[in-house]
Amino acid sequence: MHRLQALFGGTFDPVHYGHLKPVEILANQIGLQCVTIMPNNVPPHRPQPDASSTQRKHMLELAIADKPLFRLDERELRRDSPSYTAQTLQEWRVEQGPETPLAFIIGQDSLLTFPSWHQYHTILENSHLIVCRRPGYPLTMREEQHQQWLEQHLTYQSEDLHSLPAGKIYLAETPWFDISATLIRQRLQQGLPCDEMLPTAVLRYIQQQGLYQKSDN
Ligand SMILES: Nc1ncnc2c1ncn2[C@@H]1O[C@H](COP(=O)(O)OP(=O)(O)OP(=O)(O)O)[C@@H](O)[C@H]1O
Ligand SMILES: O=C(O)c1ccc[n+]([C@@H]2O[C@H](COP(=O)([O-])O)[C@@H](O)[C@H]2O)c1
Repeated sequence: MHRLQALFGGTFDPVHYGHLKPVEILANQIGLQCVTIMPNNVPPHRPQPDASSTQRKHMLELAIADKPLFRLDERELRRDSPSYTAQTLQEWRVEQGPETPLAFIIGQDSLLTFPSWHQYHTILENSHLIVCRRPGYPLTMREEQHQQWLEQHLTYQSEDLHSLPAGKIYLAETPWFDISATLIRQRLQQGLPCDEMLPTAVLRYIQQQGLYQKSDN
């Protein structure tokens, strides 16, 4: 039997505990031995991040240095075109072969926008979606047709993620972490502490690099 491979994509500007903790808990809950973190280079759906790709990658390296669960994948950083998940998962599927179970991990907010993603249908042809809870976002889709699409693919059995190669959406029962990169950037600009929100090594790097600096006004 092929082992379930999980990919966790993001902008990570910067990486924080709202990324790391739900995924660590998820890994325990459903039996993931490794999670591949994949920073994007050109986010398809939002302005270019404040930190450079190199800085975001370095912050991830610092964040996972003492966490053997995670490894880093730089494939999207090597592409200068928009980092479309559909394209990335197509490549990943070719590499892993047709039978290996693959999953893409997202937060609840990403599920809500998912039907607007580039070629979103093909994403489920190549992988499962695992959705971590996030406070402040509903677990139902805004449009009826998208809700129907969600229900067609939902599974409540985590074993499906291991036994099928792709096509299921699993709403994981991970705890809420009320942290966002936007909040961290805002708090740092205002000179407010963020120690509880992200690893110390990442915070130190942010300060060394002068990222997300306090504004003078
Ligand atoms: N607190 C959180 N709980 C659960 N999932 C999260 C949380 N923060 C981010 N995620 C998920 O992690 C992935 C990467 O998120 P991203 O790098 O955009 O972080 P973010 O905090 O949402 O950033 P920003 O505030 O800049 O939009 C997305 O799928 C997102 O839904
Ligand atoms: O492919 C798309 O159209 C697409 C649209 C929105 C988000 N994504 C990917 O979803 C992941 C989470 O996005 P974000 O903005 O919350 O960091 C990240 O890997 C993005 O590149 C992908």
